[in-house]
Amino acid sequence: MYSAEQTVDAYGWAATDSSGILSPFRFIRRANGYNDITIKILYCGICHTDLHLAKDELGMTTYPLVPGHEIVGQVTKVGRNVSKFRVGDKAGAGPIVDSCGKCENCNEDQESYCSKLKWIFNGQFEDGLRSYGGYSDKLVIHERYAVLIPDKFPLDGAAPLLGAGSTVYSPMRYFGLAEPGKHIGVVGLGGLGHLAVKFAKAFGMKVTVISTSPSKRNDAVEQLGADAFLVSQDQEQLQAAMGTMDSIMDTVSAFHSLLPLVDLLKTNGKLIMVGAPVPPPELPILPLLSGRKLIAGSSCGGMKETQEMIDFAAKHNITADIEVVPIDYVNTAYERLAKNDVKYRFVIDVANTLYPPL
Ligand SMILES: NC(=O)c1ccc[n+]([C@@H]2O[C@H](COP(=O)([O-])OP(=O)(O)OC[C@H]3O[C@@H](n4cnc5c(N)ncnc54)[C@H](O)[C@@H]3O)[C@@H](O)[C@H]2O)c1
Ligand SMILES: [Zn+2]
Repeated sequence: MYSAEQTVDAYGWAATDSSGILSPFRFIRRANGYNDITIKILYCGICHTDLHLAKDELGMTTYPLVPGHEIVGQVTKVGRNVSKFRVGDKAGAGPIVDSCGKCENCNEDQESYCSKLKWIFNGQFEDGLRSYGGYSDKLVIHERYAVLIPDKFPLDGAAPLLGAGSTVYSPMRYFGLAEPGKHIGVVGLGGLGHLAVKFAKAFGMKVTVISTSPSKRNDAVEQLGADAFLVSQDQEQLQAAMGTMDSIMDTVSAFHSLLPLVDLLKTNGKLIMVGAPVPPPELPILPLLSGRKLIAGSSCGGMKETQEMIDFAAKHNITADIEVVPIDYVNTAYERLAKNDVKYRFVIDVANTLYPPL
C-alpha cells in the first residue's frame, strides 16, 4: 500500500488485546515530509490514559496499540519547510499529532478541541496510516505539534509535562484559577495531581491536596509544598473545609462521588474534571444550582499553550517526580500504576533500553 519512500520502519512495544499486556512490535510511520521533524525518542512518560486504553477501559481502543503521549527526544531530521527546529534540538510531543489546522479551534490555538484532531496514538491519519505513540524508537510529526525543550531542562523529568503537565496547566489558565492567593483543591495525588500542586504553587495559589490516602500527607506538604491536606473519607475534615475553595481540580482515574467536592467549593466555585474516572460519576445538580457552581471538563492544552507551559516549567524548575524504568518493565509498571504504587510518574528510558525486535 505504501512505497518504501513514503514510510520509515519503526519499532516499539504494543498491546494487542484488552489484557493490556505489551510486547515488542514492528510498524511503519510516514517518511519525514517537508513540514515534519523526526524525533529520536529518548524518554516517554506512562500516563494512566495509556493504561485505560491498553485495557480498552474507555471502549475506544484499536489494537495493536503503541501507547505513549509524553515524549521527549532529539530532532534527527527536519523537512525543508521547517522553521522552528534544527537537527540536534530537544523536542517534545504530547497527545496531539495532527489537526485540521484551519477550523475555529485550530485558528485560536485550541487544537485539542479540533473535530479532526488526531491523537498521537490510537488514531488514524488521513493517508490511512495508524498513529502509534511514544513507547517506540522514533516519531515523525508536523512541526506545529512539537514543542522545543529548553537547553539544560532535565529530559526525563520533563517528559510527563507534555501530557500531565499540559492537562493541569491548561484549565488553570483557561478557567482563571491561576491567581495568586486563590485556594485550589487538588483531588488525587498521582501523575497529574502532583504536577497540579507544583504549578499551582508556582502561580502563588493556596493548595489543599484532597486524597483518600492519609499516608500521602507528608509528601504533599513537605515534598510538594501543599499548604494543607484533607483526607476525603474524614467527615470532620470535610465539614471543616466546606465552602472554602475557589476551585478544585479532580485528577482521579476511578469512580468517586462528586458531591463532597462540590460542597468544598465557595459560591461560584469551579470543579474542573481532568481525570477520566471509570465508570463516570453522577452530577450533583441541586448543589450546583444553590451555589452557582460549575463543573467543567478540560483536555490537554493546544500547542501554543503547551510551549508556554514548558517555558513556564523551565523557568520555575518544575519537573515531574519520576521513577525511570526500562521498556521491558512496562507491564510491571502498569500493574503498579493500577495499584497507585508510583511516586508519581513512571518514565521509560527509551533510548537506552528499547531494541529492535528479533
Ligand atoms: N483530561 C485529559 O486530557 C487527561 C490527560 C491525561 C490523563 N487524564 C486522565 O486523568 C486521570 C489521572 O491520570 P494520572 O496519569 O494522573 O493517573 P495516576 O494513576 O497517576 O493518578 C490517579 C490518582 O487517582 C487516585 N485514585 C484512584 N482511585 C481513586 C478513588 N477511587 N478515589 C480517590 N482517588 C483515587 C490515585 O490514588 C491517584 O493519586 C486518568 O483517568 C487519566 O486517563 C486525562
Ligand atoms: Zn481544526
